[in-house]
Amino acid sequence: MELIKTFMKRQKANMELRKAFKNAGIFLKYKNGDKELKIFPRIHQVNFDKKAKTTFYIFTLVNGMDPKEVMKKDYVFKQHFGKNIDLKGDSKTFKLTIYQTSMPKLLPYKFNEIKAILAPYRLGIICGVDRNGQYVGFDLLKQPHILIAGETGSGKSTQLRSILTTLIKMKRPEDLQLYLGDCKKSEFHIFRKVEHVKCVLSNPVEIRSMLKHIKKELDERSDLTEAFEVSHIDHIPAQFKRPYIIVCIDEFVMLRKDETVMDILTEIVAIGRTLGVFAVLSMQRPNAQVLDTTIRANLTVSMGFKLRDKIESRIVNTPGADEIEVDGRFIMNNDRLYEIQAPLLEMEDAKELLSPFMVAKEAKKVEEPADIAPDLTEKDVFLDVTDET
Ligand SMILES: Nc1ncnc2c1ncn2[C@@H]1O[C@H](COP(=O)(O)OP(=O)(O)OP(=O)(O)O)[C@@H](O)[C@H]1O
Repeated sequence: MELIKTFMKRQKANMELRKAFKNAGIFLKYKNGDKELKIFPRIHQVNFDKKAKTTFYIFTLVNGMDPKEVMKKDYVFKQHFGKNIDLKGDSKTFKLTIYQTSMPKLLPYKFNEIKAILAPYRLGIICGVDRNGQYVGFDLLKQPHILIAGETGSGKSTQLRSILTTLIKMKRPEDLQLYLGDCKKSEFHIFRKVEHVKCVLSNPVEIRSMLKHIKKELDERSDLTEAFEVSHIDHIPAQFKRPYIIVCIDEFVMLRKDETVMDILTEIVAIGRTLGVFAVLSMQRPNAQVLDTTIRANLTVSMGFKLRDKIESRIVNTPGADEIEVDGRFIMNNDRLYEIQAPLLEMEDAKELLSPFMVAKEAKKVEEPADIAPDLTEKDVFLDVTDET
């Protein structure tokens, strides 16, 4: 009985795909007497993965069919099978995966669930839930440095808020220090009094001083690893132990004209991993000139929230981010591509979660170097930048 049911299901799925081929015009015609017949791609496999809640097809094109046409017509597959599909292929063989669970449009932030997911990691970063309804997280020690991009209102700040709140709740202040640069002066104030947070700065001159301090720290850590002949800062003797450092800068393009800042950021992403120093950078308008190739190559994880167009999606390495329609939805690239719904952690809820970590702090005074840079606006920053095509 079960066999017959599966057979019927497979037949139905075959017919569905043929219908999609027909509507997409993916077939060859030939005449047999008076009759005009259609030849469709050959469907080799239809599999149902109950656990992953997916159906996938393997099909091959017959000679004479243009593979580019198949990729171009992926919208027809979406019309047939819903938006949650994935089509991959080469010159002849294609795999079409259909995800049956649609992702939640809203994923409330639940610390206890997230904690369990991140427990195996030394520096766990929460991302959200994928198309299969599974949480996705990763270890910043293994995949260092993150780029978060997305147009205004797409969910970047919310994602930063949940990543930082989670880190604070999972790590002790002696194991993790956070240095926060808030060029838009809008978001990070809720972290100001948290024990792990060394500073929250929005003035470009202060951010530069902070990065110079980090540069000194990088040099000292390099000396330590060299002196103890170890390949990672975690392996130096306990009495010299250094905490992990995360430098997080919201809208870092505002600082792009400051060479010192950009040089230090480049150094952090180039050598920070083994020294336990990491960068999380966010930006609204990805631009190839701002994301100089060295920085881009070393940001091993990209999160592309809703982006303006395909060019921006390409710069961030998150294809499809320009098609996103849901708040808090993003494409993540960390060697693999995922579509993910980020948890929604509202500001007030974050404050409550952070309250046990609040300590009295003196307002931080950062010594200003003699060359005081004026506050930059986004307009100033982009004046000389042209979009990459
Ligand atoms: N993960 C999420 N799930 C559901 N809704 C979200 C999520 N993240 C953000 N939103 C909604 O989108 C709004 C804007 O989010 P957020 O402030 O994070 O965007 P942003 O990209 O940082 O914008 P800006 O660059 O202007 O600061 C939020 O107020 C919330 O209503």
